Amino acid sequence: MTTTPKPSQERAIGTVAIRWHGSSLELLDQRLLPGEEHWITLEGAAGVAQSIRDMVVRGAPAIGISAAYGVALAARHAGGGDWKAEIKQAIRELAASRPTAVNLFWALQRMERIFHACHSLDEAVKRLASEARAIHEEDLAANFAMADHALEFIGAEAPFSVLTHCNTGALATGGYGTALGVVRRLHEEKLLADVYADETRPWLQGGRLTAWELSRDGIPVTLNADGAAAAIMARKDVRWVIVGADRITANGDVVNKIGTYSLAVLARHHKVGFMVVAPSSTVDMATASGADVAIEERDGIEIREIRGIGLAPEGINVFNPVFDVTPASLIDAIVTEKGVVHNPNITGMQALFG
Ligand SMILES: CSC[C@H]1O[C@H](OP(=O)(O)O)[C@H](O)[C@@H]1O
Repeated sequence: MTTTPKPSQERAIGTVAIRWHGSSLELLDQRLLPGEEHWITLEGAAGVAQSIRDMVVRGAPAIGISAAYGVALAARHAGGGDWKAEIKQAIRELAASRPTAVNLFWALQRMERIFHACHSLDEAVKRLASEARAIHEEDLAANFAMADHALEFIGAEAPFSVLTHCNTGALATGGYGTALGVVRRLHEEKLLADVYADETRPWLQGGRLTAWELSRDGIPVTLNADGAAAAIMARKDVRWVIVGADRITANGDVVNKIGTYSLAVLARHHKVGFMVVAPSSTVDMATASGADVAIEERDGIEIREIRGIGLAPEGINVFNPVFDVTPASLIDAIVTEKGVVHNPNITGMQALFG
């Protein structure tokens, strides 16, 4: 599958968050955005696993791409003794970094298949680096293809507004975006009136990352509190809610950032379209439904504090799930690089993903 990047894609292409240098990997520390653009240089899988766990790099596709490079680094810096054991340990460490985004496990399985076919350390260094780059480049190409499929599906002839949640742009992918890739193409085709970006508590991926990405690219964006989404759908010309995904199960259920499920309920109530945009590396046909997916829960301090400033009584009990499950019945379209599943259900998912 080859797609020719459009002008906006040329500009947006790029290693916005992930830079591979052969014997090191640079990650933009997304925890410090928008105030500071600081790059972390890593030379081993353990550092990549920690960066994923600490959300230096986040976003399902970006997590998979970074983990793939982490395996390549393990080979590149293997001691030469029991190099196979070192690479197996690296894969285990990376697999334990975060539990929900299936892209992580999909990427590691691809790397493991290459690893098991290698008969020498030299061969492993070369082939694992090549496979990691291929995973990165394929994700970027998938971003472009998804944007094209989405625009064809939406079929708009005049500008309209969208609402999005979390960050699904170049920072979360191979360098262009899933839901934000659609936003970029709409803007390029002069079909975008405004983007309402949920700030997306508690990590504020919307306020800190999406607003940063879109304003940096000259794309209209209006930041809103998560709680304002209903009023926006009631009062503004929002035609579509467009979000990403961390895992899409065989029946079309979508696991995504906490707050996505409530957006889907609101969208259905307000007769606003609800679109999920994700590469096929996010589709998990081996898992029957969203009820079967491990939902990451993170430390309550992320709710109680922001950068050390208390927002709630110290030690207050917190429920901090990072994702929720949106049932397929509330989704109008799942857009992947392989095509669109309209009104998703198990039959539609099997037709496209087998
Ligand atoms: C294209 S990114 C997909 C997905 O990943 C984000 O989660 P996180 O920031 O916790 O890694 C968010 O759920 C996005 O929708």
